[in-house]
Amino acid sequence: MSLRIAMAQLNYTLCDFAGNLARIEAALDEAGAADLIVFSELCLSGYYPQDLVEEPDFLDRQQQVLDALLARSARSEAAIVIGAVTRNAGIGKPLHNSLLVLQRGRVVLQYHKQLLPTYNIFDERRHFEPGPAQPALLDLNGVRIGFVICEDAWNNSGADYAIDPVQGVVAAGAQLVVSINASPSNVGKLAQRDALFSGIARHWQVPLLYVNQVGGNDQIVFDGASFAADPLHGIVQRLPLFESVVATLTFEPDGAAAFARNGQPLTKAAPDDLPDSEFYYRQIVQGLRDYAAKVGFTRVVIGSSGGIDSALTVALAADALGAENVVAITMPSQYSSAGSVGDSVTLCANLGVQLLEHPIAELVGGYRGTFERDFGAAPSRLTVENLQARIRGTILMEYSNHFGHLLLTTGNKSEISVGYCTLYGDTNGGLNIIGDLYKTEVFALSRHYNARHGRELIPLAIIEKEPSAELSEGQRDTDSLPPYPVLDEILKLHIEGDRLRPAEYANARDFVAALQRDGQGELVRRILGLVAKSEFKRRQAPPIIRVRNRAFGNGRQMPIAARYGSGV
Ligand SMILES: Nc1ncnc2c1ncn2[C@@H]1O[C@H](COP(=O)(O)OP(=O)(O)OC[C@H]2O[C@@H]([n+]3cccc(C(=O)O)c3)[C@H](O)[C@@H]2O)[C@@H](O)[C@H]1O
Ligand SMILES: Nc1ncnc2c1ncn2[C@@H]1O[C@H](COP(=O)(O)OP(=O)(O)OP(=O)(O)O)[C@@H](O)[C@H]1O
Ligand SMILES: NC(=O)CC[C@H](N)C(=O)O
Repeated sequence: MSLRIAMAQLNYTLCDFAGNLARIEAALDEAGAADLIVFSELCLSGYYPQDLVEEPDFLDRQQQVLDALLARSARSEAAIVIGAVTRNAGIGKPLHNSLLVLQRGRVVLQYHKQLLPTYNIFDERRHFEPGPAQPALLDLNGVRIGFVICEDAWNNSGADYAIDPVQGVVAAGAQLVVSINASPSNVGKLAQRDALFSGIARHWQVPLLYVNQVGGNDQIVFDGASFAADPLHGIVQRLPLFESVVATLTFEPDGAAAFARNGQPLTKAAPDDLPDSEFYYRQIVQGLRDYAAKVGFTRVVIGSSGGIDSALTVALAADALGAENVVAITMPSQYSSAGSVGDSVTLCANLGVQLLEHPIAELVGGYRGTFERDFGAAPSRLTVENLQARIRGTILMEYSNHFGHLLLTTGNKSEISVGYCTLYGDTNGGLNIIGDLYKTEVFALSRHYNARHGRELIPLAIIEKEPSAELSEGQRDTDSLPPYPVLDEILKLHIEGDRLRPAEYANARDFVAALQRDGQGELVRRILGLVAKSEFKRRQAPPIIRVRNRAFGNGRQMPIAARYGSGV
């Protein structure tokens, strides 16, 4: 007795029903003679369709895909597992997040997700009604399979639910648990999933299959990383990270091992140990590539200051889209250092990126004169600083408009946290690819970028220069902010809190406690005050590719017109 299984880890475009159907059909072709073919959560629409599920024709359009798949399933014996939105006939929200098994032209099993995540970036309770606590089971080739959907298996992982759907299917005799997922990646998530699901397999003494999706949808990115686990070895088979793939294996309940591949029993698989910087690299490249492709951009434009934020943004964009699809613009002013243009020239030459020059000194002088005339006095220093950032922002938007390029904004998480950026100036843009990296991580990723390419593509002169906005004479970031290693620890503790990985959390907590013991409580309070006061800027900022558990955007929803003490 055995089951031939295909796991389909695919990259879906939200609500591109025809495109998603084509992807699924190609995977079915590839799966060949499998008995069970498993796709991921909400694969017909992609995850997460948000309020598009409320559109009057959403279900009809999804039904057309379902009908096509049912017709196809009539031509084979295989059981096809998909995720779809279904109508709730009972009370409560009008829809369910469901798993369907299609076989011989019919829906032979319909199961509604019981545990709906409604925290951080997830808001499923906004649209869906949880399903009843009934186990979803299918007997196939003499094997009893139990099904769950993503969060259903995350009981006791921080969210304590009153029910445990995995326990439900195990108690009903499941010999194999199949979980379909839409599990976005962030740093630390791979290890978290490994520990959780190896633990489930061991605790319930049941083998399981975990099928995730891959690719970027707006802010979130899925790393795929689907796997098979057994009670004895933990994870025994891993699908590649950040790749669309169809993988086949065999489930053998009475075999030497629960799973086999190409006739070989599967035992413990090596962990996917990605250093943090490599994870950031791959997540950001995937996120930008998919954002551009799915929205319909080929090329991007970036203001290149000769500083590290824009340098890293240019470099990552070149890898994601091809150097020929990146346009950098240097816009020197009277305050720009000699390195500002020179370092941009070296950077772009190294990467093969086109660099244009559009000086701003004359424009700043012209504007300044008219304001001086109208104000009856010279504009304040801050006004002139921001004027430069806004002139640059306008120039970049003009290039974006005229050539149809996507403008990438270059703020990092440290600056965005404290509002160290000019609204309608350097915050201009359609997407921010480094906005979930603290400045210290921007440095680390820049060094890693060079190491991974085996060449100093990002010039060391850029990596080693002292950060400066260069908006006035001799300006340094440390004039207004503490050094980044200090700032970042305070910010991590305040913004991410215990969502940090344990070691990072302990480090930040001890660091901030030591600052306070050293009489620097006032500094901590000032930083937290800046974070609170700059919420209005973040509300207007472009979407950020999420790499950490708690990114700005959906994952951190804060009011603006509030008064809440720092609590420090
Ligand atoms: N709660 C609120 N809701 C809505 N609007 C609010 C507001 N609070 C202030 N505002 C408005 O916001 C505006 C002030 O914000 P904004 O114009 O951005 O200006 P502001 O935040 O005052 O200044 C920008 C700061 O960022 C620094 N900077 C700029 C550019 C690049 C970099 C860098 O290194 O990357 C650093 C610059 O040196 C300066 O310290 C005003 O119009 C004010 O009325
Ligand atoms: N001289 C310039 N030429 C082109 N773009 C610039 C210039 N100065 C600033 N910018 C744009 O504005 C953004 C903010 O730059 P700024 O130098 O003020 O701060 P930063 O956060 O230190 O960024 P960076 O590390 O890229 O310099 C830059 O990343 C860049 O996109
Ligand atoms: N789609 C879901 O239910 C996702 C929630 C789950 N805890 C995860 O991130 O993997």
